[in-house]
Amino acid sequence: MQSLFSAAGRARLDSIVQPGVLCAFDFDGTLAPITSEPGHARMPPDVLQRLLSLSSLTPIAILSGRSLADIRARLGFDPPYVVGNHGLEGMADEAELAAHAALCRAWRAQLERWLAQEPVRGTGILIEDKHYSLSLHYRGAPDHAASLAWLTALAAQLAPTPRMVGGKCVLNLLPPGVADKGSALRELLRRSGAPGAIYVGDDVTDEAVFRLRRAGLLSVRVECIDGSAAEFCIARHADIGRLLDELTSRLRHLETAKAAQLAGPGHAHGL
Ligand SMILES: O=P(O)(O)OC[C@H]1O[C@H](O[C@H]2O[C@H](CO)[C@@H](O)[C@H](O)[C@H]2O)[C@H](O)[C@@H](O)[C@@H]1O
Repeated sequence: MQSLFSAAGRARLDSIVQPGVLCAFDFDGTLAPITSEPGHARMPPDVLQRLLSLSSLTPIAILSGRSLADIRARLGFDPPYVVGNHGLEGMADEAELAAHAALCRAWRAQLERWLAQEPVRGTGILIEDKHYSLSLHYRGAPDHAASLAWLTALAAQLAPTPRMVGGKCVLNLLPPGVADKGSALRELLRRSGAPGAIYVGDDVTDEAVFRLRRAGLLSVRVECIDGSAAEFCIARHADIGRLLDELTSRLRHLETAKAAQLAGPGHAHGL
């Protein structure tokens, strides 16, 4: 997996960045650094400033695993496209969402009963209820591997069996057969009519976008690892500011070039 800041990565950026390109981002671990408590995640002020600059030039989309209400409250601005619950919320219709909400309520009640029966094993485990999916966090548990194995075994006993997707010290439980971030990004491309897109993410659920692999989509993973389907990577979350600057400067350059072209040769010579 090559760095986005390599010669090949820059060439790919040059080819994908056109007026109207959709710039899509995951939130936790991408725009905001990972924190020990899910409720403490914040976008650093300099990242927000850069995102605002970019949003004045091209449409922005946020595709988060968080609920829509939660992610909107954390953004500090109102981009044209925000999708929550790993590609589900903001895409599915009301009737579908109501069925998912009922399912998640039942799953949560059952899981709470099981966790209450084993308080020692349940130490440090947090159920994040996102209405249409659940996240079982074990970052605070003493033995991460044992907690993941136990939670996976519990979730496998739920009916109907959830779609389970791993992540950073988290096991996400989704209603079976629902959309993922990949299908959400395809739909956003259709809705926006954008000529292409860049997507930046850092986690397992982002692989659904990375796997799309199409000429008009540049995918970038935060943290370079083996086994990811992303085309390019940036080494660490702290590099997100540099990535945003690369996008903004290319779009500004295109705008300036277009303005000069519209003004014509006479303008360039002061005539
Ligand atoms: O798709 P994202 O926007 O990246 O959301 C993925 C999950 O992010 C949150 O959990 C993760 O970040 C927390 C804060 O840094 C961290 O404490 C946790 O261990 C991570 O798994 C969020 O709480 C989940 O709902 C999202 O699905």
